[in-house]
Amino acid sequence: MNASLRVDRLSLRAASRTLVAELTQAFAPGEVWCIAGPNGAGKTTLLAALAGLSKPAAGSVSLDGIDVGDWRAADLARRRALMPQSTHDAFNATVLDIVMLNRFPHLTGWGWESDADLHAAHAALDVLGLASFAMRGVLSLSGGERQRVALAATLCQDAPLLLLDEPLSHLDLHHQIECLDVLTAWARYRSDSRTIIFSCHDLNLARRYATHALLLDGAGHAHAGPARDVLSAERASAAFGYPLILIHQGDHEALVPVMRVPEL
Ligand SMILES: Nc1ncnc2c1ncn2[C@@H]1O[C@H](COP(=O)(O)OP(=O)(O)OP(=O)(O)O)[C@@H](O)[C@H]1O
Repeated sequence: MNASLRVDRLSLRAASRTLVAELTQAFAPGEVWCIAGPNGAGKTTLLAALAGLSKPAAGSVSLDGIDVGDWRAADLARRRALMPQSTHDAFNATVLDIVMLNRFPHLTGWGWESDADLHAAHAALDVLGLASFAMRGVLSLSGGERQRVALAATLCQDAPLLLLDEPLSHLDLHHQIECLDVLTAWARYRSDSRTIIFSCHDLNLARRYATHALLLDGAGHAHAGPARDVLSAERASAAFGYPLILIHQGDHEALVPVMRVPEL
């Protein structure tokens, strides 16, 4: 059930810009990776390449030893789930139906959902505190509620590799923490360890919840390793082009931007 994802000498470009240059890295089961970096650094582009949705400029992405581009779509969908940065709802389907759509790779025979599919959908809604939303129309949800439904749908797909593009961007602090608690439990405490890779702009949440981080600087450089080493004040300051310091209180640490007095 575990998924083994690796990239070898991966290069990604956008027009004439190199976003990632010759990155080699393995992403192991049980690891929770945060992809961080400034706007336009290439986080979404990297997630799309890891998902097999776009072809890299050079190098390869392999899942379970097979190039992601060579997988049959239905097989790949059982091995990796992707939560895109935004969703567009054309119809007012119920929350339960939206979550059930992600069971598509598991349907057999005539394509009817089984009790197991329904159970998986309800379990995903339950774990994210969305049980009471099941019969609501998606168009009636707030932005944060819609994002949690998208996360429930991604979990419901029950793939051992989760790729999540800014899954917390519309959530308040309480729900950000709740979702990260659910995700880290999902990665580490099930008998089949899962790999989670998510992009995020909150470096402190990333330091607290991710086991590993991949910091893109927008110029092709990527630092990868244990989250607290990669998301250091020094490296984050360089990547984001603004001085940050790490402050400590008891067992807590936080990266904060240095106060700058505007020049008159
Ligand atoms: N078709 C294209 N032509 C030119 N540049 C492109 C094209 N597609 C994407 N880009 C550029 O590639 C860069 C990386 O985009 P990407 O969405 O991966 O960044 P990101 O790190 O996810 O950013 P954000 O934090 O703003 O979501 C951006 O500068 C974007 O403008």
